[in-house]
Amino acid sequence: MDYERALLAFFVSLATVLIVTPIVKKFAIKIGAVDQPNKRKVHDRVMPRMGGLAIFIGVAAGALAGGLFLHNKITAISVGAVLIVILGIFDDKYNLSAKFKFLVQVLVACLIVSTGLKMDFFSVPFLTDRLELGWMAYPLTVLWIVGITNAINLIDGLDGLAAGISVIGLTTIAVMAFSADKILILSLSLVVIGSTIGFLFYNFHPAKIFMGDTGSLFLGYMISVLSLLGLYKSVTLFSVVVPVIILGVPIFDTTFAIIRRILNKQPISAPDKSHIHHRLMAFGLSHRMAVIVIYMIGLVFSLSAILLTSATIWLSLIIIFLLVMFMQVIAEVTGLVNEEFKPFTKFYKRMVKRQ
Ligand SMILES: CC(=O)N[C@H]1[C@@H](OP(=O)(O)OP(=O)(O)OC/C=C(/C)CC/C=C(/C)CC/C=C(/C)CC/C=C(/C)CC/C=C(/C)CC/C=C(/C)CC/C=C(/C)CC/C=C(/C)CC/C=C(\C)CC/C=C(\C)CCC=C(C)C)O[C@H](CO)[C@@H](O)[C@@H]1O
Ligand SMILES: O=c1ccn([C@@H]2O[C@H](COP(=O)(O)O)[C@@H](O)[C@H]2O)c(=O)[nH]1
Ligand SMILES: [Mg+2]
Ligand SMILES: [Mn+2]
Repeated sequence: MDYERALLAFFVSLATVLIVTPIVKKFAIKIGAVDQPNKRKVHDRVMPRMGGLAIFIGVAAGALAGGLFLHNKITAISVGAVLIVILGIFDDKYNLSAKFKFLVQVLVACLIVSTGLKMDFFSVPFLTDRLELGWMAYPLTVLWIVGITNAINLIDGLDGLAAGISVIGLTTIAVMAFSADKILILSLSLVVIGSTIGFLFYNFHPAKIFMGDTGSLFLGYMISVLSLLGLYKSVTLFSVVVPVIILGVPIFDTTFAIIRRILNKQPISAPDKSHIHHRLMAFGLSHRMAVIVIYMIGLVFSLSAILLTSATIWLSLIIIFLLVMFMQVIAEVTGLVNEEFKPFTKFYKRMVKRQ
């Protein structure tokens, strides 16, 4: 495998999606995999979903062109991907329960972990370069795969949002793989990036098709697995934090969704219209502007993650502190949890009053 072949794989997946998406769209309409508008939804007319099937076909075509199936690591990843895509297709057609989706995701994650693909150690600044996880590696890796798979699904709420955020995160992984000369991770990332960019041609506002849970679960799963293949093992300083920062926007939104539901006494799996994208629109941004603002936040996170890989410990701590403050301010300004949950604003006002 070489760089030319990786580039070829990228273009094959891009071209495949461009060709296949209109066919998938007709198929989705034919089998009734459509999204009806309602009070919680952002769209106002019946939309085909299941666009993720086109993304998956593009990835499969690119992987074939890149000779990626020759790698034994890819076999288990492919089986997991097929299961996740089938789960998504059924959800887009029949709206499965959150419990059932969660169970299948955990089983797929267990399958991946059982093949040996897991995080083995963390580096903890000031303490040790290598904290062996032992048996804890298994539940932590399952948590990571299921968490990221869902986090990308939760952010899939505006045209082009989940696809764009995934492209930004995957490009960061690709840049890191390129600098570490990890050609398998680079090729696989490029294939998923190519397919997702191709899909964006149909999904950017005003969308002609949604990726549905077929797409968001598949992309979340692929990103979680790609980060396991490389990031946890190659980044020495803050090995845990770098992948978390790359996926900062979806992790942030999922974390705040969980806090919001707990504080509002709702089940954690209860869908709502209060995610970061919904709140930015309620704040007055247009559909397209809300997406672009979240892309920008995603870029800030990605650039920070790249900076972290070569920064000193103190600079890294400052970057992480600033990112957390930045997200907390966004959460409070947009009322992401609720109107009362504004500790930072309250503290600031108290300080100003004192002076
Ligand atoms: C239900 C819902 O919301 N629906 C949406 C959706 O609708 P849709 O129709 O598509 O979906 P359905 O409703 O049909 O289906 C829903 C299906 C479900 C199964 C429901 C699932 C519900 C959830 C809320 C998912 C919860 C799943 C989890 C497993 C929890 C995971 C939690 C996460 C936050 C994500 C994973 C991230 C991790 C950090 C995991 C970490 C694990 C590790 C192994 C890493 C290493 C371990 C450590 C000890 C690390 C320590 C170091 C760190 C720095 C990490 C610490 C960080 C954190 C813990 C996070 C803290 C982060 C911040 C404070 C943020 C800022 C900071 C930075 C990132 C720097 O979509 C619709 C459309 O949108 C919508 O309407 C509907 O509501
Ligand atoms: O490209 C998109 C994707 C989603 N939406 C809105 O979000 C919901 C949730 O989508 P699911 O497919 O159920 O995960 C969808 O009903 C749309 O209202 C969007 O507008 N554009
Ligand atoms: Mg979804
Ligand atoms: Mn759903």
